[in-house]
Amino acid sequence: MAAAGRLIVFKVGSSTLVDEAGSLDRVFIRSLCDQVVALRAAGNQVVVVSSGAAAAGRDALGLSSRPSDMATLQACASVGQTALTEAYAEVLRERGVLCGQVLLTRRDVVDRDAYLNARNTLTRLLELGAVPVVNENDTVSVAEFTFGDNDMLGAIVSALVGADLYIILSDVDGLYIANPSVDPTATLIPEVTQVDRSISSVAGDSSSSFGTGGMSSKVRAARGMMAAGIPTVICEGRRPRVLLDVAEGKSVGTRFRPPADATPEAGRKLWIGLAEVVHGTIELDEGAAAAVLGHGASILPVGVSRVEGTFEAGEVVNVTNPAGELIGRGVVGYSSDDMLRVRGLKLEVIARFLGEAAAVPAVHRDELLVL
Ligand SMILES: Nc1ncnc2c1ncn2[C@@H]1O[C@H](COP(=O)(O)OP(=O)(O)O)[C@@H](O)[C@H]1O
Ligand SMILES: N[C@@H](CCC(=O)OP(=O)(O)O)C(=O)O
Repeated sequence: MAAAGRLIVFKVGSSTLVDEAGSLDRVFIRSLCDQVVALRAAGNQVVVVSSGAAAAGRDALGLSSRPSDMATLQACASVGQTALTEAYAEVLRERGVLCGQVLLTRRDVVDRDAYLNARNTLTRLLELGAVPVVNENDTVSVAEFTFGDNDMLGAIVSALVGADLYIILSDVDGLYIANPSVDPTATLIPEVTQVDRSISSVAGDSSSSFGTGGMSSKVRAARGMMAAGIPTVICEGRRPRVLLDVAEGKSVGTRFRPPADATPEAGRKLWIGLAEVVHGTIELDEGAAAAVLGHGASILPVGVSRVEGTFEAGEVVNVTNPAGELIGRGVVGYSSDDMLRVRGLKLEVIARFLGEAAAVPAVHRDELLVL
């Protein structure tokens, strides 16, 4: 029996949802819905994040390859989204369960009020007993406001609703030490407790004409989830009973296990880290990077060694160590121009030039998500 009383978000990718002919695989969708119903019967709440709109529309419109222009891709997603939601709705309806379509763009989560509004809607849908079926609103998303891939959308939704578990269903049974489509001898990594460079570097792009993000976007999403204290599993979607087995804690796919003492980050920090429209980068020296990673200290201008991009105070920037590796993301206290002036300086010195009120941390610890 699946452990009860949990909130489970799962994401299913395009390459898993279509059959060999490239059509929506309704038999597979039926099996997913049966598992959703079983999880709910055991007392869990479930949110579905489903890709597949563009793939389904491409099939319906008779296009043999993935369109390369935005307008055709968006037209495919428009035609496909109705078929996709209806495929879930029909099966769930037969089983006495309502589903609610939720289409989000990044614009709907980068703004704090919009983020909270999306959270309220999803929470209310769950309270009312419906299953939210979420996808990106592809027909209106424009380049700078796309999630890019649904792995991150699923992570944001997991953070929004405060999920206990995030499951990423793919066409491969987890993260391998190398892309198994390229290297058939590669072996599966069953568990990850820290997403460091050795893990990120093995995850490559998609080899399918339907998938977009590949394994690298799944690992990025899992890294965000680790920081949020939400366990994440990447696994083969077509394995029978896969959602039930993962929910029961069976050894399936690759499980990203946050450290036992991980405290779920406050909502605002998660928003900073995951909603991520990032405007630039600040690179830290060894000492500042160690202080951030060791005890989540605020970043002071004295520890900033390099500044990249153009940003205003209050925008989100990436934080990297001297090797250029991403270690966090946070709301910056200075514009990029001012940051270039104050980097390397102590707060007392900055106060002398700019005044006491302007001498602030480069990123305050309350507005920093350590990744
Ligand atoms: N290290 C890796 N382990 C597993 N799969 C990998 C790895 N690197 C790249 N991949 C590729 O990522 C694909 C899964 O991503 P993708 O095609 O985007 O699927 P989805 O549609 O489920 O999002 C795999 O089928 C494989 O080709
Ligand atoms: N929103 C798009 C899917 C984007 C996406 O991330 O696809 P995938 O890599 O298959 O999960 C669609 O529904 O076609």
